Amino acid sequence: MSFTKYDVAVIGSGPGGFSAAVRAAQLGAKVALIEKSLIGGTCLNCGCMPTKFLWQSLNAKQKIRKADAYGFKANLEVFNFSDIIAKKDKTIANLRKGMELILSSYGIDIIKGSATFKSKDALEVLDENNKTDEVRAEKIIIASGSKPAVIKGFAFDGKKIISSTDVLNLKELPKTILIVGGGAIGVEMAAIFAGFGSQVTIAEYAACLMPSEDSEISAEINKNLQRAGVEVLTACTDALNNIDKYEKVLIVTGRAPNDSLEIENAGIKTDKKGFIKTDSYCKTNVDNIYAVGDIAGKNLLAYTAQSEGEVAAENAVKGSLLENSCVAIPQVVFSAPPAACVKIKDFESYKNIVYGKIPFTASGRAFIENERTGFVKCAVDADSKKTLAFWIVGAHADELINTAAQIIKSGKIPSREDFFHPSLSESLYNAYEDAFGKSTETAKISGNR
Ligand SMILES: Cc1cc2nc3c(=O)[nH]c(=O)nc-3n(C[C@H](O)[C@H](O)[C@H](O)COP(=O)(O)OP(=O)(O)OC[C@H]3O[C@@H](n4cnc5c(N)ncnc54)[C@H](O)[C@@H]3O)c2cc1C
Ligand SMILES: NC(=O)c1ccc[n+]([C@@H]2O[C@H](COP(=O)([O-])OP(=O)(O)OC[C@H]3O[C@@H](n4cnc5c(N)ncnc54)[C@H](O)[C@@H]3O)[C@@H](O)[C@H]2O)c1
Repeated sequence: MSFTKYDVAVIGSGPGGFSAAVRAAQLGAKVALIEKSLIGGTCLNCGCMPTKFLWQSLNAKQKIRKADAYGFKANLEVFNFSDIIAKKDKTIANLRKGMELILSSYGIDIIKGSATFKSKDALEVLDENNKTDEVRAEKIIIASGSKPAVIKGFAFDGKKIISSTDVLNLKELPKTILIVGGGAIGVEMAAIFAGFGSQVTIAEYAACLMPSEDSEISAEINKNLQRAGVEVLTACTDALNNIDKYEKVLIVTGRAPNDSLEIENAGIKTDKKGFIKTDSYCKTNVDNIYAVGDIAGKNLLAYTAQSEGEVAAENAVKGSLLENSCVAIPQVVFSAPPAACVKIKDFESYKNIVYGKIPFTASGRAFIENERTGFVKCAVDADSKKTLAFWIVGAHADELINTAAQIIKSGKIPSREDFFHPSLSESLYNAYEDAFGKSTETAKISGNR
């Protein structure tokens, strides 16, 4: 069999593989990007981007409803769910074209097909016509991502029992939907489908939704979902015992590795769940092979996958020892309104912490925007006066959290003139002031600390 030899072969074109391929090409390497499905991976095709399109569509609906507050008479409650899905598909296709353009601008060879390891530097690629090709490379970066985890006895049938991928392609709005799993995907889907008018039940194993979140954030998410008409079942271990009454059952109880790569042929080690073990340089136990993103099982987020992809490419091409170090990773769940948090990496080591909290009802800008739900909470090291964490629920929390992360990372003490007035981000400063009982934005008796 003939083969083509590359400096770097990347498996998977999600955020991890895409950024690894582009960075390796920027550094002068001859790069192959092998993809068995659509360019863009989970993030673009069935994850971050389509969910955020639907969430934005819901925001548009809610904005129309609030138009009256600004003197407009608008009644556009009539919508066709299949039109929303069609517009989502068109937007995703356009974004995909953009990614393909970038890859081709760097002269990256896109090889369509499913890759398996033959040895530590040779891959077999099987295309959709059952034709095989061989790709050899000095360095291989695995970015094969993850897939929805399956609950035994409840395999996805794409009709009634559906995955996060299936739910994004429904052509009709379900009248009733049971969502099993109250993590990031479950909460986002509950907010979206309830907002569009489905009768939603969400069932979570743990004692609260988003169990790994701060308890006040979790409670606020719960409250807002209930306000939107969602039935929330927590500490629920038997959600799947009575599914007859639901039109659709969406199972979103975590992710499993995309592990059909025959990595044993290259001697690559995994953890017990099948995620590939890597060090801080994104390298596997095999010297020329790196693994990034979901398949490495660290954060299961697009931007951390992207960061790992860039680090792996630098190390693979330059032989450098760049570490994938993060000080504070902002995280967002796109509920309605969104909720977000960012915490310094070694938060638990701080012993003398004071907390501040400010509701959005205390923000003039939130008042003008008619978005008064939620709050900003922060944690400050009482000794150094540096901020250690922010939690935000409310409109634009998804953007505010990036500013919050910069405050934490800078290590500087924030001051009033850092924040434009009137802005929602002033609430970050007001929460900080509240940690020391100095917020001038709330009444003395409000007891907001
Ligand atoms: C519903 C949902 C919403 C999400 N929302 C967000 C969000 O808002 N923000 C966020 O940061 N993260 C979000 N995520 C998580 C995010 O999508 C993933 O963390 C991210 O896509 C991981 O990137 P990756 O490059 O590791 O893998 P993926 O994006 O999964 O890409 C892997 C690619 O590898 C390909 N592949 C697999 N095996 C092979 C093989 N053998 N040969 C060739 N190709 C192969 C796959 O076809 C796929 O295209 C969401 C996920 C879901 C499911
Ligand atoms: N906005 C974002 O950044 C975003 C959005 C969606 C997904 N994601 C990423 O995708 C990953 C996967 O999301 P996910 O929601 O599938 O996983 P998750 O780990 O966030 O949540 C799964 C939830 O299901 C619960 N669960 C498990 N088994 C159950 C059962 N039998 N019955 C009821 N509940 C059960 C768990 O306790 C957990 O709370 C996330 O970890 C996140 O990193 C990110």
